[in-house]
Amino acid sequence: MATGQLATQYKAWKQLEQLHASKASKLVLKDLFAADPERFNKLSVEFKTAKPDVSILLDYSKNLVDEEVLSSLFALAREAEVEKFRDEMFAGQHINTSEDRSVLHIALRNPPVSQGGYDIKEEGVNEVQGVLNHMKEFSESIRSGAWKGYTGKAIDTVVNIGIGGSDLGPVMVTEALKHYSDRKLTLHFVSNIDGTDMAETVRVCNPETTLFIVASKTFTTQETITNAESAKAWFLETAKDPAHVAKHFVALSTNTEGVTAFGIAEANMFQFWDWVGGRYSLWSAIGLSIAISIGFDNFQELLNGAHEMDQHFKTAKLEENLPVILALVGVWYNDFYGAQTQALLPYDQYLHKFADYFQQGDMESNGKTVTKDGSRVDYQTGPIIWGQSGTNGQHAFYQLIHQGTKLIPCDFLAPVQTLNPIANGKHHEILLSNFFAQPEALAFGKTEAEVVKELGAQSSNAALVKSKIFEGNKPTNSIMFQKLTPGTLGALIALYEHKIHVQGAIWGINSYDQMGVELGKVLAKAILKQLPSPADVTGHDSSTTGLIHFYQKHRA
Ligand SMILES: O=P(O)(O)OC[C@H]1O[C@H](O)[C@H](O)[C@@H](O)[C@@H]1O
Repeated sequence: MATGQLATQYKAWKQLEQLHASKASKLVLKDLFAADPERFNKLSVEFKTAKPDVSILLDYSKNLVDEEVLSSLFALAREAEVEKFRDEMFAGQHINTSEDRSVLHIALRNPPVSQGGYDIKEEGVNEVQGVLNHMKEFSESIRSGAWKGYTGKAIDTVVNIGIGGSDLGPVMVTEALKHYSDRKLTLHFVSNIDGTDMAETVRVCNPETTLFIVASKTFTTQETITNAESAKAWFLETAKDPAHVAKHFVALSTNTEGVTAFGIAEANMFQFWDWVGGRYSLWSAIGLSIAISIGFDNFQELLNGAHEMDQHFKTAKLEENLPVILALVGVWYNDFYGAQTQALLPYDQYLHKFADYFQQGDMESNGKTVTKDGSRVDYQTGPIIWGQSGTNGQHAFYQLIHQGTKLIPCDFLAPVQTLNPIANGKHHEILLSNFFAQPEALAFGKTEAEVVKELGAQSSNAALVKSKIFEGNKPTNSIMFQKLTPGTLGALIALYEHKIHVQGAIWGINSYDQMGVELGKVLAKAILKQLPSPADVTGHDSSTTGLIHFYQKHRA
C-alpha cells in the first residue's frame, strides 16, 4: 500500500527541481515548436474506443516541457508507484486509509466478476447490478408516466434534494446531457440550506405531480435533511395523508435506518455503499435523476464510457496514459512553477457546470496538508480549480490569463461535432476558431516588434506599445472529443477523476477523505443553539460574538 511518503524525498522530484532551476527560462514554446516540427505528433495522444463517437484527443504539446522534463515527470510517477497505487484501487484495497475504506466507484461502471467485471470482495459489490436494475425500472416508470402520484396523475417534475456530491454530479451531467433528454419532465436541484432555494423551487411545483429525490450518502447532512423535511411539509399541506409520501419521495443513500426514520419506505430507497465517495457518486444510485432525465440506456452509456477510460488508465503505459499525462503536467506547474490554480475551459455550452463539478472533485480530494502517514507536506498539493465555458470566459477573465502576472495553466475542451449545428454550422465554426486561437495566443503571444508594426504611426506612444504586448509562453492542454455523447462524458469525467488520483498518489495524500469540511459544520451546530438569546452566546472570539450580537439586535 502506498505509504504517504513526502514527494520531496523522491530522486525524480529533486531532479525536477534542478531542471526547473536550470532550464525554466529556456522552456519557451515558440522555440520548442520551431526546433521540432513533430512536436504536436510527439506530444499528443488519442483515446479511442470501439465507438467512433467516444474518442478523445489530448494535445499537451503547448506545455513548458521538453523530453528531459517529461522523462523526469514519468520517472516521478514510477518512483511514487502510481501504477501500484492505481492497481490497489482497482483491487478493492482500502486506499482510503483514514476511513479504512476501499475506493470503488470504478466498480459501479462495471458489474462484479460474476458478470464479467472486477473480482472485488467488498460488501455490496455484488448488489451493484441489482440497484442498477431498480434504477432502470423506476426511471422508466417515471418517464413513461406509469408511476402515478397520489391523485393518479403522472409525474411531470422531479426535485433532487442533495448537496455536494449528492448534487453537483447530477446537476453537471443532466445539464451536459440535456440533448438526450426528451424534455417531458422538468428537473430541479435544491441544495442550499437557504430557504430561498426550496421556496423558489416549490413555487413552480404541483404536489400532485412532483417527485422528490432525497439524495444523501449519510442521510445526516443538515442541509439535505432540513430541505427534505420542508419539502415533505409543503407536500403534506396539500396531500394531507402521510401515506401519500410513498408516491412522491424516494431516497438515495447508504443509510437505511436514517431513510426509514425519515418516513421513506425501504422499497423506495436506492442503496449504495461506503466505498463510493460522495464526489465520486454520480455513477451510483445518486445518478437516479440523470437516469430519469436521459433514460436508463443513456445512463448505462455514461457508465460504459467511464469504464472505457478506467480500462485505459489501468492498461495504457504511463507515457500514453491520458490521466497520468494530465496529472504530471499539472504537478510540474503546481509544484515547480508555483502555479496556484488550474482553469477548466470547455468550449461546449453543455459543459457549463464542468468546472463547478471538479471544484469539489479536485479540491475536496487533494486539498490536504498532511500525507497518509501524517507528515506535513513541504510542497504544494491540490490546485484551485475554476473556469467556465468558452467563449463567455474570454469576455470575462481571459485578460488576466493573457496579460496578468499569474501563471494559470488551462485545459481547453471542445467537441469536433456540435449537437446543435444551427445556421449551417456557423456558430460551431466560430466557437472552434476561438478554441484553436486562444491556446495559440497564450502560447505564442505578440512581440513588441509585431505591435510596433501593427500600430504604425501610433507606435511612438511607448506605453501603448507595451500595453499591447502579449508575453506568451502560457501553458495549455487542448482536449478534443468527437461529440458530447453520454459515453464521451463518462470518459471525460473518469479522465479527470483518475488525474486527481494520480496527483494524490504523487503527493502521498489521501484523496478520498474530506476531514476539512467538518470543523465549520460542528461550530455551526453549536452556534445554532446560541442564536435564540444574546446571553447564550459564549465561547467565541470578539468578532464572532460581535457578529452574532449584531444579528440578534437587528433581526425582526
Ligand atoms: O451525500 P451526503 O452524505 O449528504 O454528503 C454531502 C456532502 O457532504 C459533505 O460536504 C462532504 O464533504 C461531501 O463530500 C458530500 O458530498
